[in-house]
Amino acid sequence: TVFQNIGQLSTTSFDFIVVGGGTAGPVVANRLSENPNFHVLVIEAGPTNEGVLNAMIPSFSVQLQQTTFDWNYTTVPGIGLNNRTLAYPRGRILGGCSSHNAMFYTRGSMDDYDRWANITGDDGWNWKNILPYILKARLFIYNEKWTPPSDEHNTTGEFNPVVHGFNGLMFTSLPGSPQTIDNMILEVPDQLPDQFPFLLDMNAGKPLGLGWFQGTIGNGTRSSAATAYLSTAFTNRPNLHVLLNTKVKRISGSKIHGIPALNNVEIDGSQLTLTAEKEVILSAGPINTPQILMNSGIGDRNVLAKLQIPTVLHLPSVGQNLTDQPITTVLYSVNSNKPLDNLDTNATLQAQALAQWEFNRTGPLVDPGPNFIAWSRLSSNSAIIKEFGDPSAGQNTPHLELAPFSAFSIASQPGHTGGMAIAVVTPKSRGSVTLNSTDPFGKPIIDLGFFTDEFDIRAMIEAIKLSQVFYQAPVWKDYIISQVAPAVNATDAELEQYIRSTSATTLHGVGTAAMSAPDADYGVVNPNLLVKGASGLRIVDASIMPFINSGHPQAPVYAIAERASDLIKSCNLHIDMTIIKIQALAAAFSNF
Ligand SMILES: Cc1cc2nc3c(=O)[nH]c(=O)nc-3n(C[C@H](O)[C@H](O)[C@H](O)COP(=O)(O)OP(=O)(O)OC[C@H]3O[C@@H](n4cnc5c(N)ncnc54)[C@H](O)[C@@H]3O)c2cc1C
Repeated sequence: TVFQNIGQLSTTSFDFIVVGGGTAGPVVANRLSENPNFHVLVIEAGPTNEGVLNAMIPSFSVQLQQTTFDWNYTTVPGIGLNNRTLAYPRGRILGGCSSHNAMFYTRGSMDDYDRWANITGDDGWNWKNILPYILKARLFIYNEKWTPPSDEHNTTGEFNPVVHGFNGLMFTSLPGSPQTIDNMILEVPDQLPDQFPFLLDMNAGKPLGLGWFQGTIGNGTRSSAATAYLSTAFTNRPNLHVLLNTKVKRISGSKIHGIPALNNVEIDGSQLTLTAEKEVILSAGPINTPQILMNSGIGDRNVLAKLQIPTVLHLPSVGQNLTDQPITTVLYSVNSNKPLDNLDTNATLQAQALAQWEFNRTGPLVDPGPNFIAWSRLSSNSAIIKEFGDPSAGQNTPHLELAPFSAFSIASQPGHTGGMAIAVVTPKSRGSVTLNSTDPFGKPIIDLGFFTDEFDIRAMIEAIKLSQVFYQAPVWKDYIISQVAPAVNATDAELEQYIRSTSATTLHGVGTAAMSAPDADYGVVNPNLLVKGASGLRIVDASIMPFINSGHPQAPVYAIAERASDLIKSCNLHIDMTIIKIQALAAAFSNF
């Protein structure tokens, strides 16, 4: 059942309460409610995703930013960004960021997951063991449903079916609309095989090279955690309840044998406290999860004391380790005579594209951006790795991401602009999320820490140089007119200034409630994602990643949520069995 406000609930007690109906939350709620004995409530601050056109049409997703579907956060001025602030959108809608993100579907490298396993001491997080949660092998438990692209073109040679799931819930696909530079891009691996070898599938664990984009898209439409895991087929389950438009203030509970048992959920603007008989699962995302933890007195006691929040649990790692990937662009004036490259400025073309999408879910609106991505690794012998060390998780892991985009037009300028978005996907810089005030919904202080580590600047300079190599391939000879930004012969010092003054965020924040080994003296959750030093509270979302994956984070978030659901189910099955055994024993003794 879907409820629009808390007044519609007929009970305040559930087995599980999932806080945040974003990306991870719906997965957990869906999987737990597969057991009809579990009564599950999901609480989401935002409204439904249903009927929100901008959340359906892939190329319209940016239009959800800075609207009521967004938490509308802003970062603090970054010292590594020439003191610039950046908008930091977060989805405030059922499906969370999965309802308004750019739909890139990239798992990262196998090393990324193996590193999680190594540092937590839990092999369940390694690539071999996490992959079944993504693509196949377990009865009813997997994420991915690979689908043909919306134009149904022949996709042979564009992906590797062996590494995809075909029966999960989340649609994924290749681009469904050709772009004007596709054929030129496909020449690059032949012309520059050393720097840009062709990569058949960037989701096979070794993402190095240039390959076709994959997105969380099916039938030309966004597939989100809401559409995949909380569709009516699931919310019709009598034991699955979704409460919309409701903000959680804090998690509370009393101490049992000195350990906080955190089973109560306090709601904004309501006297009611909701109770989870088994567990609260916090899935409010990498910004709001640490905010709710700190509101609840879980965090660094010194920081909490300054805000006069009584400490319930001293966990200094809460809100620390914020890891995100910086992005900038390299722009060219390009030679384009293709009508499609005028889509940004031509209202007639836009109306035609929308009509086509509405008619049969095809056309230029079915894809969010680039049709290809190139992933590159800095050489182990490079000066930068020698000087700063290698922050990547291993040899299969890229440091840099380069996404060439089609030409576009700008109303105020003649001609067309093209180029590349480039990102450092293994950043060394770390930031933090802290509270601004005791107002539970005051905007948190988000410090991305971008470019506070020299490695990241140097890596981004390498990314710019690599993008220039890309466009020196002979295939671009008649296409590239001139490099617009940064200046073509810029020195490294000038490139550094360009990077600091133009870089934005990929909005890939993770790590603010990181998991660590059970005996580690840092971290927020243990490898089972239970909050250290508490009972009844688990965290399942992007904040638990100890290191960012060398790709975009939603694919691992889905995998984390699938595995977490399995962990919760098996743990509570065990508890159920223990209770049953105790009851059976009690019954047996009562017969004597
Ligand atoms: C604009 C944008 C584009 C992106 N593009 C991509 C991409 O192309 N590919 C990719 O892999 N990743 C992308 N990302 C990142 C990715 O979407 C996120 O890392 C991932 O979805 C995070 O999932 P989550 O479950 O941790 O959090 P979220 O999806 O943010 O879910 C948290 C949910 O909790 C709710 N919530 C928060 N606080 C409260 C409260 N107090 N009470 C009740 N509910 C609350 C929120 O409203 C939200 O629905 C993008 C992110 C953004 C913002």
